Amino acid sequence: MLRIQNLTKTIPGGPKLLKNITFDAYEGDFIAVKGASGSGKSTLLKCLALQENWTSGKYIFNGKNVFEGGIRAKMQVKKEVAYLEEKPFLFPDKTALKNVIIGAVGQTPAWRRWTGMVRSDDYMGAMDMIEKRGLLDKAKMKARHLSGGEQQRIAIARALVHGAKVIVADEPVAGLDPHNADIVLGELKRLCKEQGIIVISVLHQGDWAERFADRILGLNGGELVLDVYGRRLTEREKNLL
Ligand SMILES: Nc1ncnc2c1ncn2[C@@H]1O[C@H](COP(=O)(O)OP(=O)(O)OP(=O)(O)O)[C@@H](O)[C@H]1O
Repeated sequence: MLRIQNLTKTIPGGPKLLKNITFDAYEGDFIAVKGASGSGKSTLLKCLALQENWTSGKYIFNGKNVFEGGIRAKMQVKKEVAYLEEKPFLFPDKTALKNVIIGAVGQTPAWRRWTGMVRSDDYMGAMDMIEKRGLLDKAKMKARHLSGGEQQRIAIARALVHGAKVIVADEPVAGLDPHNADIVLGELKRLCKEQGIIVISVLHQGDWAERFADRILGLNGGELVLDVYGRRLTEREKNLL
């Protein structure tokens, strides 16, 4: 469970990118974030994954106050909150399997990523996760030959192998055709329902948010202006974004 209280981010001598953002997320939640370009969506996700510094606010993660828990509490967030980009960074000349095993920045030590050293239980865990994504036949393929949707699903497998309990995803289906977008979002939804993973995803385009998320957060000018559960946005609400 995570609890965000009054998250504010200001660029020194510059603009306020996020203003007093407050919300909770619980196991199994699929939360979509909507808002116009520049409203602060990516900044919010990066703050949740501690890839951006907070100016002020309180972050409770699994009952612990992250900013009062020292380096261990921050490491816990970095390990358990995986950041999924629109175009996931995979090593293009390594196989899908190797990419899953060696992990992503933040979740895995740098030496592990660069040497790609593998233990047999790592291998089994990664193959298992790839199989669950229906990509067993792609495991030995170089990442650069995978389609956009397959790369995204390999990035999801990688996050889970390295201990993700929360996935924050920045427009994860923006570059995909509708069929592949359905597959990726369906998979994220299943992870929420079957494994209690929390997904917080920017889904501003189209009706993805309404179709897949349980809840929609709306940002405007760095402020949380909407928090809507289990229904489509009204026209009035859409106009707030
Ligand atoms: N380091 C920074 N210094 C100054 N301004 C910044 C910085 N990072 C982001 N911004 C500004 O903060 C605002 C919010 O940026 P952010 O990327 O979070 O928006 P967004 O809602 O994700 O936009 P988009 O949908 O276009 O990706 C933008 O106006 C951006 O230019």
